[in-house]
Amino acid sequence: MGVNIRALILDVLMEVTEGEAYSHIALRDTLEKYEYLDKRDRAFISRVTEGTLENLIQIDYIIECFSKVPIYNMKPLIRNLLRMSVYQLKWMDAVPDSAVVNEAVKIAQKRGFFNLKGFVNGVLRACARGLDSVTYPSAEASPLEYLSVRYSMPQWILTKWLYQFSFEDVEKMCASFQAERPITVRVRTQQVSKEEIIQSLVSEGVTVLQHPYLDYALKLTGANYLQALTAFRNGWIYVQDVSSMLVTEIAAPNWGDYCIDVCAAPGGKSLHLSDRLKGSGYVEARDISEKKVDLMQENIDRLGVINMQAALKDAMKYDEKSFQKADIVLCDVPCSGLGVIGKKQDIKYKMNPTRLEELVRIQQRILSVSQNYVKPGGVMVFSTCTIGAEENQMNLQYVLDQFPFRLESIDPYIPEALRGRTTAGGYLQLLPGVHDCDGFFLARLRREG
Ligand SMILES: C[S@@+](CC[C@H](N)C(=O)[O-])C[C@H]1O[C@@H](n2cnc3c(N)ncnc32)[C@H](O)[C@@H]1O
Repeated sequence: MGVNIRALILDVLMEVTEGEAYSHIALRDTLEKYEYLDKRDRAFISRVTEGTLENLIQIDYIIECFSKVPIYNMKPLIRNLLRMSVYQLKWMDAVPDSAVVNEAVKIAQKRGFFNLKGFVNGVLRACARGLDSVTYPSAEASPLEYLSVRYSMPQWILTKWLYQFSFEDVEKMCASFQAERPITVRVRTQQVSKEEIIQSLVSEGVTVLQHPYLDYALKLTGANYLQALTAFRNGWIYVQDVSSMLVTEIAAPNWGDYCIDVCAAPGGKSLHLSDRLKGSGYVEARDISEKKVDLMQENIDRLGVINMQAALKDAMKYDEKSFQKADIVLCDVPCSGLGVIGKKQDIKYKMNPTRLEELVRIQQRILSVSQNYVKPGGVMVFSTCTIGAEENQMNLQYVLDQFPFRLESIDPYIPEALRGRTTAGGYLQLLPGVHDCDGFFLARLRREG
């Protein structure tokens, strides 16, 4: 008997919304398990799962317009069944409404909810008929609700951002999370020139655009399977967001520098540093995850990098041997990841204020331990891929208050387009949609004593 692909989607949604699973992992596991499914079915599973999660808050709003039972009073399985069905009704014209409703009713019955068949049928039929007449919150009357429903963003995140940024900028950020974005790569010209790398990419059907911020950053579209490209296999390109490349720019390593990256995996910034050192100096790329350290070492070996090594080390534990040893210390600390929601939609639902507070404590611990490794006169770069004062500006202030560091202007190291109010003062909050990159925070500190 054939497998019911909608039932597979429902199982992934249950794992993600009711359990701890991350959607890209749950989805990958399902697609691997049912690898015999044809391309169309696989694409349908991915699209409905990802689309439902991306638009979850708006979908719940729509369901509540047609159901007498509030969404969180429903049985979890019924709630997710309705959600994935509403996604198909609203966002997938090619799927007939009757098929969506009938399939949902069948699944409800099959999963033991015979008595709720009528409910599922009724809510979905009412949705199919009334979708176009739903009244959504207006930006003028209720801006917070508008942003939350329009872009499916939790209100607690929006409240924080609206306190710190203008409504227009927050809307740009939310919109950018839902927009298709090209892959950004850093070109590595140790073996061949940038022109040859571009030629190779173009000859394999990839559309290549120059990124406006950095000469060695390219935007790629049309690459079906990046790992198969000659440029990728030869290590001529490294997938990395421009915001992350800017970390090495502001670290500005000098020939022969000793660098410690305390939270390095998967290794993007460390590899960039070691490339910049052109085989000189040394980059110690540490991480707490054994699996990630092994993967990082594999990357180092694959790319033939000679001045970098991966090491298993907990950045929260003081390492006496590293005391004032490094010219540059990178603290790219674990964070809430609110700047990269566009790449990982689950973040917006899995993160919460309590977890964020815990992260701030971890970040402060990592910063206070790692600052010890900076030589007098050396540089510490602090970065996160998140947006928000608690994890960024307030942590920066924490370092300045507690330790002998001063902020240094990053203007000499960043493109003119990014220079502004704070960069001369030593830090930059990048906002997706406002800037042409992920949401990211970076700061350059110099040790005084
Ligand atoms: C933001 S990511 C780093 C990304 C990396 N710098 C890059 O550019 O590819 C944060 C990393 O911190 C690591 N991490 C979390 N807690 C840590 C700890 N206590 N000590 C060291 N690494 C830790 C995580 O395993 C994760 O790989």
